[in-house]
Amino acid sequence: MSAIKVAILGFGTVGEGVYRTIQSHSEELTAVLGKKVEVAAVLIKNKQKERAINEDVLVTTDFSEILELPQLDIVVEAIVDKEPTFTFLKKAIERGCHIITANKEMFAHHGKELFELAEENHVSVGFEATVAGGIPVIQTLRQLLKINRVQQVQGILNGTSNFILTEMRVKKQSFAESLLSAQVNGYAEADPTNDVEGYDAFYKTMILSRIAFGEEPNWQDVEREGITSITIKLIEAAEKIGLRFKHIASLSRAGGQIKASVKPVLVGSEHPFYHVEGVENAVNVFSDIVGRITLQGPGAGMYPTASAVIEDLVYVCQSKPAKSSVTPSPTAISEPENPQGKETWLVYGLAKKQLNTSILWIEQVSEGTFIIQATKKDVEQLVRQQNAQGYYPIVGEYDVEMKDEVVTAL
Ligand SMILES: NC(=O)C1=CN([C@@H]2O[C@H](COP(=O)(O)OP(=O)(O)OC[C@H]3O[C@@H](n4cnc5c(N)ncnc54)[C@H](OP(=O)(O)O)[C@@H]3O)[C@@H](O)[C@H]2O)C=CC1
Ligand SMILES: N[C@@H](CC=O)C(=O)O
Repeated sequence: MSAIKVAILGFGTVGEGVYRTIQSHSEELTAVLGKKVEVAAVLIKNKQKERAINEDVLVTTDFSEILELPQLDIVVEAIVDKEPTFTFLKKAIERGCHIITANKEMFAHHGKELFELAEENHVSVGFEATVAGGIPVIQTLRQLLKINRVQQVQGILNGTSNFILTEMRVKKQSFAESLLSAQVNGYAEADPTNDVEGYDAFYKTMILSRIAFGEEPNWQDVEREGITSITIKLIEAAEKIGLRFKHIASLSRAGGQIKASVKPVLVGSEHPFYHVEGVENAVNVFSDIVGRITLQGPGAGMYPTASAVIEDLVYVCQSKPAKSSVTPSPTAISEPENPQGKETWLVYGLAKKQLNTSILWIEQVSEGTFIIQATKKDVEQLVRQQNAQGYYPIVGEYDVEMKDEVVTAL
């Protein structure tokens, strides 16, 4: 019985997690695949680092040595950046290997080309680990898409941001301290700007869009904002009125156009993401037959991500090479438009309440912080006119009775 030979590119949080899981779950893998899975090679950058890797594994900084191995079936990529990873994976496909990647930045940019090349070379592409860590959202959407028409996808897609927001609220820790904990835990990207400025969630959203709708919005049109403007003071003001900050990615198709945004919003306790805390991610999919489904689980870290990669390993071995990158999505039903376009907002750093017929002043949360109902255009104008600090949308129902109590208490 010949073995399935795997090369792992990168031996950081994810690469090492995959290596360890292949050893720890060797029996299960053999039982499912009918063959033993063996790590033949590991690609690293720094030869000086100590690594717990068996002596019979080729450890190299030269990718061409991996390509020259006599047998190589699967290449798992867990490196950072678009290059040299894209080039490595193209070469691996041309060598006849299935590929699996955890690298969302590279995959958001080059996934389509990799799929096309994989199709030409009759191999498969696994990318479950690129979105929402250990949650099997890609496979779930692929299954759902067979008949259901997906209308909307919303998610907390960055474990680091959700972890930081939770730590700041629960432990009253500063942003910097909370980010450091995320880095120590192996959640953050090598450059955490990607996490806290919303780029990581943006890449994941574009990958999800391809799966859910078969296409992506124009990247320039996507509103992208991170969590760096959220202070402990704001978190506490929101908490007083029963709201929590969540960094939410939204995707929907309306009038044949895909709309997407990745930004911090405020949610109340009735919202499915209110209790998604720490490094957890969640993805909420609304489809025409099944209705609303929420998947929740660990969004980053060594073993959750290794779990996604290992499940992909089984998937690429068992699946017939895909005919196309993603299943073309059946036509999605358009989202009903909000007729007045009014939304609820928390605006902070305002000098005064301003009489304006188009803005509904709901309540004052604390000095300079108000809840209002207005169109996006009106709230932007208000913030500009008063040189206010900023504003966040509040999604879901806002409980008026509870608010009245809060107003009286203030
Ligand atoms: N951490 C997480 O929870 C998750 C991460 N991901 C993604 O997985 C990928 C890896 O992340 P993570 O493990 O956290 O990152 P780390 O920074 O922990 O590890 C990166 C690894 O890549 C190696 N490496 C970097 N550049 C090169 C290169 N040019 N050639 C060869 N090896 C290289 C490093 O080598 P060396 O050890 O020698 O420095 C290191 O082993 C990223 O794309 C990330 O976005 C996806 C889901 C979750
Ligand atoms: N840095 C990412 C890792 C997983 O994708 C995150 O925090 O979500």
